[in-house]
Amino acid sequence: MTSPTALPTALKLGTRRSALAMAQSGQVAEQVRQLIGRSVELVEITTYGDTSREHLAQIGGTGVFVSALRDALLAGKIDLAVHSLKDLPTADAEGLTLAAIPVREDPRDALVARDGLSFEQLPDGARIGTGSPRRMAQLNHWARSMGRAIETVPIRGNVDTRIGYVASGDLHAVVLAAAGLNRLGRLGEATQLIPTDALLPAPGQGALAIECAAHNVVLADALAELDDPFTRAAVTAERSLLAALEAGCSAPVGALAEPHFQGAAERVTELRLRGVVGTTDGVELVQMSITGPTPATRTEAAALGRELADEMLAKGAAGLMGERDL
Ligand SMILES: NCc1[nH]cc(CCC(=O)O)c1CC(=O)O
Repeated sequence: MTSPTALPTALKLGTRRSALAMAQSGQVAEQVRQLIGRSVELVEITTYGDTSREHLAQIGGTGVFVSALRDALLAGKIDLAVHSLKDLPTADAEGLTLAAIPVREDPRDALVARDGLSFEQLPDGARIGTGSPRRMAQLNHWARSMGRAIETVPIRGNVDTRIGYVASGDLHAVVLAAAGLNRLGRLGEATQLIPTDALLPAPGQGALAIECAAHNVVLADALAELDDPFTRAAVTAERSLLAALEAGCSAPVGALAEPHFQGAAERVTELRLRGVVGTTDGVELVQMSITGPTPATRTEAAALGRELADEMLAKGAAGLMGERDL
């Protein structure tokens, strides 16, 4: 008989079936194998977000990709699951633990445009594919700041489908997370890594979350070795900002926390958190930042996010988030 606290000889890692999910689950499976010397088997789970053809904002956004994986964890069908952190609702899931958030990849969004063009080089009126209110708001705002207009076209589908709209000539460009392209070995197809001054990523973008059942303490402790404390602090601040703005993952909220170096000689690092909320037409935008000592605890990181949210709400951020109820 196996003790409830012992690790099984073979671990089941639940994954969505998309190429991106399979790629990132495969990478984490390999890290877990090396870390705890157990075999790790991938178990495919279909989620509503994978089968629905509706736009994310219409099906509610928050959590559509993760609930089936979480159900499988709670039912004991799988031992661990890998999520893109930006797809995870900000509320804790009862009975589950985010055992590790490994080192984050490039959090930026990438442009894949025809003829190798950057955003600034696109023709006036260019058709740009993205279904994300966050990207729409900031890209429209950026275009307006240059005295130009773009047309954002809502698209969904996997990375192949999205890039296909550019190849076929239907769209001038599409915008995708650089981390996703990189995990698929397709970052070379990006024609621009969009500066975060123009386009702040989704909270948690580029980071993965490894989740297991809370009662599985031995596994959670083992997986915690894969956690990166700096990434954990940064994404905790970003997600706390999102939660405090009471916005779901399909709301037009961007956030990024990065190290901030205080003078060349001193080498003291602080954490700088930037946040943005805007109307999808880019006409109104609230963008603010806050800098504080690098948080020593998750509680401190969360406090930084809440503090910035309060300042953004005082500047009228709530009135710009109408899309969250779609
Ligand atoms: N919204 C879907 C989604 N969720 C996670 C990623 C990949 C990037 C990441 O892990 O942050 C993507 C694709 C995209 O936004 O281009």
